[in-house]
Amino acid sequence: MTDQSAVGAASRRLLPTATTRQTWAALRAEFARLPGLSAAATILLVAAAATGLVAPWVLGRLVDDVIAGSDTPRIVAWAGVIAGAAVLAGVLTAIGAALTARLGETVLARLRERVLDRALHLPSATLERAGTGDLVARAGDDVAVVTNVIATSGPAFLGALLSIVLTALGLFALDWRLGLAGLAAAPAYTLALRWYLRRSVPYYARERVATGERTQAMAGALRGSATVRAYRLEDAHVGGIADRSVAARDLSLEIFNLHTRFGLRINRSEFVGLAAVLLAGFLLVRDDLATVGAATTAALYFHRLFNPIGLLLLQSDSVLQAGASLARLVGVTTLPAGSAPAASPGGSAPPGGSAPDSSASVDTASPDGSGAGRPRRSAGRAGSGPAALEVVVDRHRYDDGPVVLRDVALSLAPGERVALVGASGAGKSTLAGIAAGIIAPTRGAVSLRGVPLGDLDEHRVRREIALISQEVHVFAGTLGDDLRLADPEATDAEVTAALDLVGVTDWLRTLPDGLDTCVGEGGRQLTAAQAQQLALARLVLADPAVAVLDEATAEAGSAGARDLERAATAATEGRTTLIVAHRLSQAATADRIVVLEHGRIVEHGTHEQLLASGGGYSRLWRSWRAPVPVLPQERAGEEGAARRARPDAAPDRDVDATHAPA
Ligand SMILES: Nc1ncnc2c1ncn2[C@@H]1O[C@H](COP(=O)(O)OP(=O)(O)OP(=O)(O)O)[C@@H](O)[C@H]1O
Repeated sequence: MTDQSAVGAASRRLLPTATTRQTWAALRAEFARLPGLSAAATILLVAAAATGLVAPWVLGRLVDDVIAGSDTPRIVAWAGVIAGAAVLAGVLTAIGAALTARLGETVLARLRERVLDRALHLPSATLERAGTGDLVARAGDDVAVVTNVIATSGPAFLGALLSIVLTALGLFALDWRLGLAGLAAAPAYTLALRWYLRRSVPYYARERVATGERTQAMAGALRGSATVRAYRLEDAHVGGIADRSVAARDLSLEIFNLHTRFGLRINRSEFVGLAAVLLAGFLLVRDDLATVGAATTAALYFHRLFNPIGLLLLQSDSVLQAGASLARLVGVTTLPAGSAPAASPGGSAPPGGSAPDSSASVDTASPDGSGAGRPRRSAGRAGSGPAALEVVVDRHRYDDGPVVLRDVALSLAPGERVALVGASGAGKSTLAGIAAGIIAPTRGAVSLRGVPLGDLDEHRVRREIALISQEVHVFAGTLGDDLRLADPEATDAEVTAALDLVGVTDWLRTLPDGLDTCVGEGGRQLTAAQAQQLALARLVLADPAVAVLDEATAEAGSAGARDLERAATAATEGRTTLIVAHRLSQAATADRIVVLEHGRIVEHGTHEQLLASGGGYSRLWRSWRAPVPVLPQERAGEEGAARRARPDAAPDRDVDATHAPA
């Protein structure tokens, strides 16, 4: 048996965040895919920043010329150069900013596509473990943060950075002593930035909490408006919202105040730098080491730094936040592409070994049923031949938690229907997930017709084994499209036949546009039971050899549950089926029942065998069949009386039988 701890460890990790190096590498790779646009944007931004240096330099020359008594045409010519350079710098900056924004948006769009692509191909277990919330936050919030920076301040930020670098170079090129004087401002700027970042980060965190609380209070009051009115709680709720609004507003004011104080510190740094440049200029001019024009250019160069440095500092926190969000996005793309959990046969707990349910050969004859009307698979019934599905779990635990499955060996014959029964937390869903290949057992193996799932590619596994869980998603679109997710080639007749098989025909007739009716978000809302029926119809269309149904009939009242049970039976007819039976009526009709207790198989056999053995299952069955206590409101209803009188009344009970004490 293959030790799957490596796979398990990978699947237990939360979605990773990329390192700085990985983030830069990913960005470089994306920019490299757009060489023309990247080069054009870079050249234009550098040209714009360089053109911006022309005016101060010309002004310095102009000062020297005026002192030297140059003629008017020369001075007018210099003025013309200044005007021309200003216009050119403006044009280059505008085009450069537009190209940079386009470049940034394109890179981000591609990154987002890669994130989604990787997310959709992640091993299901990784997603299950990390939770979709983390992924949605990355594809939503993190993308929004990065987009905001790219769209609003990204080009200006880059332009400012280039301006600072080129201006500093220009200052040193003019006179290295003037350049050094300008550097005198660096410690003051650094201190100002440290002061700001130490305060701004917690402030922003508090602001997010405060605005979140305000939104929560408002949404809560609106959602519960009927209750609020019924108990005359309007004033209390309005007061609560007002308090939270005041808290959020106060924090926003404090942040504004923080910005103002930061601005003062930036001004102080500017003063230090400019004073140092002017003083150095004065000394150099006095000692004839530089011209007045050069000192003027140096002062103007330094003054030119005010805006870009201020912008860089004030945007630093949002750029840092964007960097963190970017690392989270890149983190998803670094995950390995999806694969089915590795598994291999043999090893320490071979099927047929000493594990409790190693003998899958409690092969009872399947219930009769022609399967007539079922549009597709007509696989053989339970019987001899290689096991369709073999699940061996030495042990399984989530993260470092307790062992939740131990020494489980389960073998399903082709076409056999096996029901999993057990108290809440016994490990049914975990075993179902492992059997379906979406959870890699910590130590164990799953094989499909003797072939380890790890040796099959993910698509093959998904085609052969289908899992229906309680949480069924109905995608926005037409009903037909939603069903064709399982089989894009399916004709209308096949889709209708699948719906017919799971008993949706009556409901379908009531829909104004039939299969073209829009369902899901923005369309017709379906009940949980209807969504389950659609999932079962999709199962029919997908036509897998093995079906794993986890709580697929749990989402309905008594009558709905029986309909779903019938639908599930029809949809899985002829398929090898593992079903987590929430209602014992479902277990009773299975070919074989496996009872789990504290992660171990404690009983298995047919319904009759288990009843005859007098074990936990029979106790569970008896308590489930026990007469329903008469409720006052039921006493009045004829239907309730009739149900109690009928011998088969019990299976109608809307009782989560498997959650009853065993
Ligand atoms: N993703 C998870 N992370 C950590 N522990 C988990 C996770 N899923 C299940 N467990 C734990 O594993 C044990 C078995 O849970 P499982 O859901 O498989 O039982 P179950 O028999 O299906 O229960 P129920 O009928 O209530 O769904 C429980 O103790 C549960 O808390």
